[in-house]
Parts: sequence; C-alpha cells; structure tokens
Amino acid sequence: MEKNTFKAAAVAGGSLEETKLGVWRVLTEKDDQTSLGFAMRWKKMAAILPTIQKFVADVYMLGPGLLTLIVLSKLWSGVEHVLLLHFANRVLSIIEVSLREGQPDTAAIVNAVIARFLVVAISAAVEWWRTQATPIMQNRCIHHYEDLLFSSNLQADLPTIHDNNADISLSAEPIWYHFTNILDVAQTGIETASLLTYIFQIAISSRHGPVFVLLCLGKPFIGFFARRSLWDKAHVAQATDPQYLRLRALKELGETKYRQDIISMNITNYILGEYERAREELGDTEMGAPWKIYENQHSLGLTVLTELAGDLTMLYYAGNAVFNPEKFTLTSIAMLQHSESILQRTFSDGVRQIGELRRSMGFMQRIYGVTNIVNVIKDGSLEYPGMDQSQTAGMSIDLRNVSFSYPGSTSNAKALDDVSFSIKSGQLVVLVGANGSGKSSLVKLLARLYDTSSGKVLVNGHDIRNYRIKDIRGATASLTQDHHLYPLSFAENIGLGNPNQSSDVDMIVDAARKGGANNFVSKLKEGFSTVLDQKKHQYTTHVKDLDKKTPLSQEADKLSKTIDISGGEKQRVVASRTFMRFTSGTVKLVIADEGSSALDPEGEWELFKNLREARQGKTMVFVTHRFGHLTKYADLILCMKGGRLIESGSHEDLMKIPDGEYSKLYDMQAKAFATVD
Ligand SMILES: Nc1ncnc2c1ncn2[C@@H]1O[C@H](COP(=O)(O)OP(=O)(O)OP(=O)(O)O)[C@@H](O)[C@H]1O
Repeated sequence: MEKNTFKAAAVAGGSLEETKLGVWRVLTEKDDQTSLGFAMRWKKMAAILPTIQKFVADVYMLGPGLLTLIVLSKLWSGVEHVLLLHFANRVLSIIEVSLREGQPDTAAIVNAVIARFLVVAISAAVEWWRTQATPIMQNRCIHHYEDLLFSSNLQADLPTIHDNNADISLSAEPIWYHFTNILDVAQTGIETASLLTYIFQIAISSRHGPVFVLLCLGKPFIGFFARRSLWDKAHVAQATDPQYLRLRALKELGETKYRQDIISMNITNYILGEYERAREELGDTEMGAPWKIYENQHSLGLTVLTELAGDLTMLYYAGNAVFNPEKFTLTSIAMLQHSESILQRTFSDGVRQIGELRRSMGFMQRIYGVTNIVNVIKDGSLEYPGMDQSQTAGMSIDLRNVSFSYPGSTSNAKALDDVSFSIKSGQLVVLVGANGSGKSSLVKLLARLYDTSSGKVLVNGHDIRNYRIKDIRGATASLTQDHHLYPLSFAENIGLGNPNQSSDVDMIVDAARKGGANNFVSKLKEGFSTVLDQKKHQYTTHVKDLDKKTPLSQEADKLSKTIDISGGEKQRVVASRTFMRFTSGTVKLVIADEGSSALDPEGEWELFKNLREARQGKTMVFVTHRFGHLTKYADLILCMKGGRLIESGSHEDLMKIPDGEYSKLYDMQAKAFATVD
C-alpha cells in the first residue's frame, strides 16, 4: 500500500516537487506560475483571449449560419431552465390558490400549461436543430484543422521534427470538443446568472432574502475550493515503478512481431512466469491515469462537509417551519428546492468546465503554435543550378572543416568532426568506415537534411545554405535504408520519384525494371495497382462467430490478407523510385546509403550496374560496407572513423598506406572469401 500514498518531495535543487501517484512520478514546479491563485489564472486566460477570438472567428468562417444556430441554441439552453421553472411555478401557484379557495382559475392554469408546453416544444426543436448542425460543423472543423496540421507537419524539416517542443504530431480530432467547451462555459454562465436571479427573486418575494441564496451556494463553493485537478498545474508524469514497466514490457512481447522469436526460443513459460511475478509485486498499486488518482485523493472530512453543505437549505426550511411557518407556501418550498438543485448542478458543471476551459485554451495555443511553426533549416534565394552552373551534369561538393552534432543529441562525441574534402562534378565516390563512423550523417548534410554545426558545405562553389531548398532537393536523388514504402499502390510508390510523371505507366515499369522490382510486382494479382497496408481501414463484426465457410467469413478472410514483401523486395521498390527520380532531369547528385544492404549479391550487382549506367555525368556517392565490387569504379574513396575523415584517395593510394583503415577493412572482406588450407 505504501506505493499508493501521496508523497511530495523536493527535487532538482528544490525547484521541483515530486509526487508519487500509484505507479507514476509526477513533477511540478514549486512556484508554478500556472497554479498561482485566481488572479494569475484569469490574467493568463486574458492573455490568450486573442487566440480564442481567432479560433472562434476561424470556426465561424467554416459555417456562419450553422454556427449562429448552434450559438443561439446554447443561449436558449442557458435560459431554458429558468423559463421552465417560471411556468412550473405559475402552474403550481395557481393550483395551490385554487385548492385553498376551492375555485379553480381554469383560464390561468391553461395559459400557464400552454406556455410551459411551448417552452418544452421550443427546447426540443432547438435541440433537434443543434443535433443536425453539430456533426456538420464538427466535421468541417476537424477537417479544417487536420488539413492545417497535416500541411505544417509535411513541411517541417528533420531538425524541427526532432525538436521535442515542436508538437508536430498533434491531432485535430478533439478540436470540436475544445470549441464546445467555450460555448458550454458561456451557456453555463448564462444559466447560473439567470437561475441566481430567479432564485433571488422568489426568495425575496417569499420573504426569504439573500441568506437563503447564500445557503444555496454553500455546496458548490466548498466543492469549488475542495476540488483537486492535476490539469491546473504544468506537470510531467512518468511511469517509474519498475514492476509496472516490466509488466508493460513483458506484455509487449505478446505482439505478433515477437511471435517467431518466442516460439523458436521456447520462452513462453519464462515470460508468463515473469509476468505473474511482476503482477504480484505490483499488488494494489494504482495504474490508472495520474490525474484520476490525484483527483480521488480528497480527504474524508472535506467530502462529508461538502455533502452536508448541500443540506444547509434543508436546515433553513426546517428552522422556518418551526419558527416562521407563515413564511412558506408549499409551492415556494417546491420551487426553491427544485431551483436550488438545478443551480447546484449547473454551478458544479461550470466549475468543471472552467477547469476544462484551461485545457481547451492550451490546446488552441498548441494548434496555432504548430501552424505557425518555423523550420530550423532556412531557405536560400540562389537558384540551383544557376545560369553559370547549368552546363555541369553533376554537382561539385566541397566540405570545409565541417563538424556536426544531431540536434538534442545526448552524446558528447560529434557525429562529424572537422571533415574537409572535395568531390568534383561527375565523380563516383565511395564512403567507407565502421558502424557509427559518420557516413550517413555526412550524406544527410549533402542533401541538406541538416545544417552543419560548424564549417561549410559548398555546392558548385557556393554555400549550400544560400541555395533554394527546393532546387537542392530536386537536384538530389537518395536511396537509403531509411526510406520506406508508402501505404499507396506500387505504381505510386515508384512514380513519386518524379511526381510530375507519377501516372506514366511506361516510365514506372522501366524504373521498376532498373530497380529490380518489376519481376515480383508484376506477378502480384493486381500488379502495380496493388495497394500496400490497406488492412487498417477495414473491420469485421460478429464474423468470427460464423461458420468459416460462409461467404461473409470468406470475404472477411480476404480483407485480413496483407501484402507482405521481403526486406530485399522493399529495397528494390525504393531503388525503382530512385530510378524514376532520374526521369525528372534535374538530378545532379545521387546518394546511395546502404540502399542495397538487403539485396542478394546478384540484385546488388545489377543495381550498381544500372545506377552506373544511369549516371550520365551525375555525381554519385555510395555508402556501403560491401564495397569490393564498387571501389574499382571509384574516382575517390573516403574512409571515415569516429566522425573524422582519416583517409582519402583512390583504391590503389589507400591500399598503400601502412596499417591503413581502408586496407584493413578491404583485407578483412577479401580474407572472408579466401580458401582455408
Ligand atoms: N538521429 C540521430 N540522433 C543522434 N545521434 C545520431 C543520430 N543518427 C546517428 N547518430 C549518431 O551519430 C554518429 C554517426 O552515425 P552515422 O549514422 O552517421 O554512422 P554510420 O557511419 O552511417 O554508421 P552505420 O555504418 O552503422 O550506418 C553515431 O555515433 C550515431 O550514434
């Protein structure tokens, strides 16, 4: 049980406060600006009013008529309760008087009942209109913000995406919920004000005065101050309980991707045993959401006090019944009680909604923050290739004292350390070196996926940062093991190498032939039109209960089939995309970074041959560990170690260096094929 207790302790030099909530460790700032009392909260809320205004204006533009309807319906809901109460009050009062005097005022009763029916009918109609308008507005709203986020996301460069604060993966799905929070707060505000006015008016007219109104507010007020919400503070929650983490990790081993390992290593019983042990160790430690655990931690005394406060008015009625019985009519008691319970509920709703409103405001700020995101990599203005450079078919590259560390890297070592070399236009360069020596980092700088930390990359004599990014990207074709297949058809997967010709079937088939994908793709039932990864858009219900042979279960069976292709086949499609890219006519630099690592020897040989044939003066940079059959074509070999360029030259030059790194790597590969005596 000890693990469940709430403990606050100072950490990080006393500026942070750590709280243990079940399996969670929650960190908050000690003098958290976000939780500094009312004044500060309202000040903060006021500061983001312009964002709310913009948000409301943007949503309004998506459907002025529909939104007006929704807002009016909310306003109506704000006064609906008071109108209903008022007419109910009138009906009851007339009935009471009639009963007392034995003379029913039929006309007055009918009028009051009709008026109340009218309000109920209008409310139902308003509600109906709102349920019709809301899904349309919700859809438009989600689409609008999804489109904005998608476009910002797609335009973000790698360093921006890796910046933890960039929030790039935000989803617009909850946007409508956050928008309606604003309307709900407005509705609840109007409702509370109108209810208070109404209660005040009945209380005064029945000679009870403001004391009664204050008693009505007792419970909501205590509830408001006793309320605990983790959302009121900026916080970081981390699951730190080792048994919980182990339980989650072991559970993850149940995923299909681990199945082959688990079967072949026969470790099912081990995992189950460990799982059980972790579960036992965890005992009753709470694993739910930290905010829920936090919320539930109110004291018994306060809970009882809040509930008792709800009964203060009952005391008032009882006291008056004894000492001032003439003060009440049955109708006034019924109405006061009814209005009071509605008021308490509305007030509690309002308190919860104000808490939610803060989250909603935060969400809006995040949405607009993402749409205003500024890329780390700045665009240049120089055209590439410029008028003076268009004659050269390949890109010339100079690296001058380039050092590079990945943004946010936790390593002390640089990925590249003071690297300088020159590549002439049209040269074929092979980049070699052990794992982690900096080869991939280097080619990423050539494609300007990142900027150097210091030093310069010159392209045709100019700093790469001065060129227009779209020109540099258009001039580069890269084939790396990091490239993926897209959840689109094979034709599009290849065609996107040159988006302008992405529907040219002949070009696509030719590129697939050169990349080595044509053979296996054309054997598929739907050939190049086969779409990858469609399974996630389908689902079945109750089909598993049916006999396996029914047409519906057979159809469902077909749905669950996915296109599974091998690692080598995937690389062939990615390579075909690169060949398609050549058809754009703008490519001047080809980068192949281990893009053939999964290919069979024949496939790799074919790929390199086809790439060399497609070269036509383009500069080519190959990164590979299996460089034996490439180095004889290389104009330049660059050998990296620990982020530094340690050797460069031709194969012959490098082989002559005594104890050289390149000759060592080369000999190791050669020896692997030598016959053992
Ligand atoms: N995205 C990244 N963020 C932080 N560090 C990275 C990142 N990618 C690579 N590194 C680090 O940069 C260094 C150089 O890595 P790089 O991928 O360039 O080596 P490599 O020579 O291509 O290795 P390999 O032969 O294994 O592909 C390594 O220490 C690596 O851990």
